[in-house]
Amino acid sequence: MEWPSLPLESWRPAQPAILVLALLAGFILLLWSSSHSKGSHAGEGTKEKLPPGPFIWPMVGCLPAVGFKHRHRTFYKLSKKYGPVMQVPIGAAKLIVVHGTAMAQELLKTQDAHFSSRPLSMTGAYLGFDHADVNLTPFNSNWQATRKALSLHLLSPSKLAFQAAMRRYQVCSSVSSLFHKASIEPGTVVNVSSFADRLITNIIVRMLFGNRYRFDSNQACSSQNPAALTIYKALQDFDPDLREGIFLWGELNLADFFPVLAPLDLQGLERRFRRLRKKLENLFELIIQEHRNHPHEGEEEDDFIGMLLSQKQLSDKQLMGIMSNVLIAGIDTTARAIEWAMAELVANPEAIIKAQEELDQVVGKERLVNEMDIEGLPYLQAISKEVLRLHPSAPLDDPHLNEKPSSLGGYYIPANSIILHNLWALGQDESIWDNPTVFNPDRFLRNDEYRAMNVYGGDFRLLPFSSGRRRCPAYQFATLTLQHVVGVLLHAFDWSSSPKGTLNMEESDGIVVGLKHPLLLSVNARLSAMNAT
Ligand code: HEM
Repeated sequence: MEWPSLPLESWRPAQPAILVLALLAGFILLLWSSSHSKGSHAGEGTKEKLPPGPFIWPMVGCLPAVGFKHRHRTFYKLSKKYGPVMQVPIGAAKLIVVHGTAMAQELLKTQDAHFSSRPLSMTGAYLGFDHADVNLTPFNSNWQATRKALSLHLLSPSKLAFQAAMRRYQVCSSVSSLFHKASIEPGTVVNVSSFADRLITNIIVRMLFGNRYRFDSNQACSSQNPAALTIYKALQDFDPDLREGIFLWGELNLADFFPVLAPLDLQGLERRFRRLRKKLENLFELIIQEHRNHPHEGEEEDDFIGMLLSQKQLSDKQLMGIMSNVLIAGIDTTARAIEWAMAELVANPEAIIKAQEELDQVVGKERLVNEMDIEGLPYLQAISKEVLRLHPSAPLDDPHLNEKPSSLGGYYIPANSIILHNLWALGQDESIWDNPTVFNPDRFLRNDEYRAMNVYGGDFRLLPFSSGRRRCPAYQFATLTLQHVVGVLLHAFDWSSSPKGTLNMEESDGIVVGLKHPLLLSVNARLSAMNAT
């Protein structure tokens, strides 16, 4: 069965008669699809076996076994019974779940060319601007163009070096205000989750638009035309839309799995998608128009969107798709990694002591650690690897899709199957990691082999950014920012769990997994305020 194609028009409510017919047709198709997903399959002339998996119920498929919550953990448990390649069809969607180093290598290296597409989805239709973005778009010329623009003009090593001063400024401003709080009231309670959200939002907004729309509340907007001021204010108030985008992106949307139910909008998600898309579209249109009306307002070199507009190679929809990806996916993934790092460190105070000793020895107490110091700080690097091993921000990767019939691990994989790769399960593998559930940065320093491991996609034992054609294009930016921010927070402050609440490590739900509840920690200054900025 084909994964439904979702142009926006197809999401309009249907007439009742059409609905009844559609329900009937869907019922027959789903029964057909369930009966076809069992047993073996004649693939390209040879009789090959489909992967094993839990019982496939009529209509709903494996939904009862998979459920709605913490799917990376459920899949991991199921894989103990069914092995590294499982089929878990849900409704009309042919879901295949893979895990383990060998399968990661086969999926993302040996067979990367066959599995590099993406399924069409309601998220891609609305938040990917009709699949004109990078993340939610199938493998096609649109993806090649948007991915190239992002990798070359926003996230390349030379762009990262160019943006270093801006990142430093943003990190130091946030530290200053924390210092202010901590010096007025030692032991004050800080919401680390929203601290990370605000800081990463500020950095990413600057990466997209440079100084064009200044974001800090104590600074004037650099551009004095009225549209720029409107955009400046809209970006300041962006957080609720960002939260809504993150929620909608991560929610298991029944309409994607049961297309016949889509017109009913049973979860009320489509209404929310439609509302958010309108808001994002209004904001992004205003940004594009303001750039067109005032082409020489900003400095092109640090205004990514301005630069893409001047090149005239991407459509407005592609630009909107890129802005949507970077703002929604980029902020949450990075902020959640910082949040996990601080939670694990406070839960393991001996790691804080070791990191602070290293910082004091290598950097001293006269100035604050910066990005250039990181190379000489192996323990800080080990902390970031350990955080991404235990808590990869997107534990089930983004869904991959094969457009043609293929095979994985010796099993037949029908065309248009959706492949979920359990990145989180790699970090749980006892054959690679001693006591895998324990937070222990020292594991990365115990010998040369582990010291040399990196998270950039070349080592299939540790893949928080995945690997292959679809690997996260921001892997360098995200690791550098994680190390920089955590280094600064540990160097400048002492941290402990808030006396107002115990440390709750419960995971949130969604495609990006952070802490379920905001992380509240007590903070005391370590360096003198003058040396800390
Ligand atoms: C700790 C932070 C981050 C982690 C752990 C992370 C992880 C990932 C993962 C696992 C994927 C899916 C790869 C695949 O499908 O195989 C991905 C894709 C992507 N990420 Fe990230 N990411 C992070 C930060 C960011 C940031 C900051 C940005 C933007 C500035 C970003 C932009 C993207 C984009 C555009 C894609 C889609 C790539 C494609 O489909 O070609 N990510 N990321």
